[in-house]
Amino acid sequence: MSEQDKTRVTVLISGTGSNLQALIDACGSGQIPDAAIVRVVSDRKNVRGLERAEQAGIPTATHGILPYKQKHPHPEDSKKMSDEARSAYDTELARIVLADRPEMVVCAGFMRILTPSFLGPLQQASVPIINLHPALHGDLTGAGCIERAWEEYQAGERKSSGVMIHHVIADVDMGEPIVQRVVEMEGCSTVEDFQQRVHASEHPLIVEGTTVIVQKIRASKTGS
Ligand SMILES: Nc1nc2c(c(=O)[nH]1)N[C@@H](CN(C=O)c1ccc(C(=O)N[C@@H](CCC(=O)O)C(=O)O)cc1)CN2
Ligand SMILES: NCC(=O)N[C@@H]1O[C@H](COP(=O)([O-])[O-])[C@@H](O)[C@H]1O
Repeated sequence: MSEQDKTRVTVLISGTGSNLQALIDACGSGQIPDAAIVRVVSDRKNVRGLERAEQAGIPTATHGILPYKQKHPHPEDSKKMSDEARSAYDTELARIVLADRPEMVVCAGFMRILTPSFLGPLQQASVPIINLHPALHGDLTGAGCIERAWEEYQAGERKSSGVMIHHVIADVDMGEPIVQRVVEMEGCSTVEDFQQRVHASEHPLIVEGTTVIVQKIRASKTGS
């Protein structure tokens, strides 16, 4: 199949990109059938994930938040993004992403809350967005879930957590799950042990979840 006939995937990252690498490898090997990553977009520059994309010959873009925080300062806390800054940032992010005509977007460690200024244009273009989250649906949400799960394990309040791939909606980490897996915590001595277990589950799961959506897109295109 020629590159232009493959399902076009854009990946959003913020850091190391080990999950991005799993997607790059799976698209390259055909484990994710007939799909190609058309661009990797990071909200942070000089991150390892951008190097991984460049090494794979995948176009990249860096879309930083600083100009938006400077132009639309938060009224109380300069460290936070104002609503205006978030909206302007997301409007431009949508333009950058849609310029490549992706058929789906994968958030692979993308550490920004996406507002309707991004979600709206993507929905209008019928481009589904999925996200990798290091917790089970309806359990922990937001940033820092691995650490919070560990604290609760230490307090005897839980024996397991999990990882899920889910649809992205405005309500953070509450979108319909596509695939999820329990990660047992028994036997972990440190949060690093647990973090390694989580990461070991994430890489096959993000490939599995992306494959589900790629196959749905292809089925809708072929009417099968
Ligand atoms: N509208 C949605 N946006 C995002 C979702 C989602 O389900 N709906 N998933 C997240 C990914 N994510 C957890 O999986 C997540 C990432 C980041 C944050 C967060 O609080 N970010 C802070 C900034 C943190 C930083 O600068 O380091 C923020 O945006 O203010 C929450 C959840 C992707 N987005
Ligand atoms: N709430 C989102 C979140 O916490 N995502 C986490 O970001 C990491 C990205 O790693 P990577 O850059 O090596 O793929 C992953 O561990 C993922 O669980």
